[in-house]
Amino acid sequence: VKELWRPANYPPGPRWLPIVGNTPLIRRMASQHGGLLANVFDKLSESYQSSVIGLKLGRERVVVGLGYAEVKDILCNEAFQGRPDNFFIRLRTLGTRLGITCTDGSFWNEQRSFVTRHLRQVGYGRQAMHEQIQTELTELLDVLDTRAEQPLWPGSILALSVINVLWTIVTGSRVAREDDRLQRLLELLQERSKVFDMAGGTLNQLPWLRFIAPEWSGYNLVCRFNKQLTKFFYPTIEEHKGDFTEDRAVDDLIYAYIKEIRDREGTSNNGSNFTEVQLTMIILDIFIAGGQTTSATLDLALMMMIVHPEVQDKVHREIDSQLEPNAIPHYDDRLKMPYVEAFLLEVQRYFSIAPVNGPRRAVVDCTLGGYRVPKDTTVLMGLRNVHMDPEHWGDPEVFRPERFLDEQRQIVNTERLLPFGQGKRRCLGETLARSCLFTFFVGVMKRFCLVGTDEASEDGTSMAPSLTLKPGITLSAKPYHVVFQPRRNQKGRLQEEIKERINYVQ
Ligand code: HEM
Repeated sequence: VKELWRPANYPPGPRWLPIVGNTPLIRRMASQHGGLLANVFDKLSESYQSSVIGLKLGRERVVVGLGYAEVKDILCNEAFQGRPDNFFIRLRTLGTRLGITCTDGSFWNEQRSFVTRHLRQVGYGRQAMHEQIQTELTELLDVLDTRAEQPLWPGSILALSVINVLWTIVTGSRVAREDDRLQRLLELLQERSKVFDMAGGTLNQLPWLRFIAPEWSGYNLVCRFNKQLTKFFYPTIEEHKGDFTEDRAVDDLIYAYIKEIRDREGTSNNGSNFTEVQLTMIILDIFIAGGQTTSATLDLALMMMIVHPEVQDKVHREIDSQLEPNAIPHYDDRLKMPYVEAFLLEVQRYFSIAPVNGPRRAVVDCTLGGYRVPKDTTVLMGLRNVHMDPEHWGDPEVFRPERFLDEQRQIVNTERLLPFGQGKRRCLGETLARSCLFTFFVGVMKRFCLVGTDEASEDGTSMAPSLTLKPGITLSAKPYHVVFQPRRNQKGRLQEEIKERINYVQ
């Protein structure tokens, strides 16, 4: 009977059943609403007329904040800075609770600070990082040149460029596109997001299923997958250990971490948190959090070029008027390209690829929007609700980059745009992601005109762009086809036009 009690002043929400809680209801609602948890929360918020919803999923209490005030509170209030410690989180990190994304308290604080400090030391957020992204862009353009004039889906091509940027930050050197390690890593990560989607909900809420149905519940798949990923990074870490010298500690994140492990071995500090397993988990966190998110956003930005040709035209005009014909775009160029900046912000608002952010854990008994949130409750926040609030945005369903520009063409109105979260747990890769988005997008648009095509794929599926995204841990565009037309071929007109504009600017 105790299982059925709702804590006093717990946020409103559906009644729950013993053991399974609201899980069957939420699953049923999700399948009725495009598989999206964000849609289920919208419905519940409407039914209970509340921007805070209280649930129980399996045995876990889950509170969801959907209004701007609540989301802000969850993002920034100390009480909500924990991460849940549940079966699934441990399964994700090989039965332990390691890495950055899934840890909290002093362990998280120590490890996150170390990684942030050392990423900066190896060039993160500085000139070196932006230049490395430029190098990657040059390679990307070479690949696109060979595939020009034919329908293709840019998603996987872009993803390799993003993975290589992350690879360089972590391991100190880039790998050639032909090196099949990149492709394998990308496949592993894509596979992983499918596996976790399948298993995530059910296994976490009903962990005992792993004993009864280890294959069906996805448990075996997740275990196999974890082993493969760990095995993947093992040789790189071993290589670094083999040729480690003290002065290499500033070369890349792995050397820096090895130095810290060794320094601590030499002291009386037994039980140090700096271990090789923890290093592997940090690397995993960086690839998992950074790869899919950044390339999915880029993919959507390119898709919007064919959905809104008039926006493409404005983007081209701004690029042509601000960049020399042979220039390779640099992150700093964004300051003179407010329209492109506003466009990228609008892509992030309009699609909210992380529609439900979190999960967080209440580290003490506290309140949210006046309701009680008991200690250790899992707390989620509806970022999409903030990005789609009609009271703030007026016409949130309309794709309109101009909402972020004032009359002087300055960027404005960004305080309720939270694609990277906020507060102490805000995205650790924000600058890297922003630099990739801007540099890759502008580089590609400078060189190509993007044209839609009616052609279906071989099995007859439509390859037209769709504004309905593919559900997943983070959302992404359904594969679509686009033709990259080199701009200089456009009736021989564009180069002339560009020259004229440059003369005009000069
Ligand atoms: C467009 C791309 C990206 C988006 C939309 C995004 C979004 C987010 C969001 C919303 C969070 C906050 C989670 C919370 O509040 O609990 C987060 C955390 C995180 N992000 Fe990103 N991210 C992106 C790219 C990256 C990249 C490139 C990296 C790696 C360099 C990265 C690494 C991380 C890590 C490690 C965390 C966990 C931080 C913590 O728990 O302390 N992200 N990201």
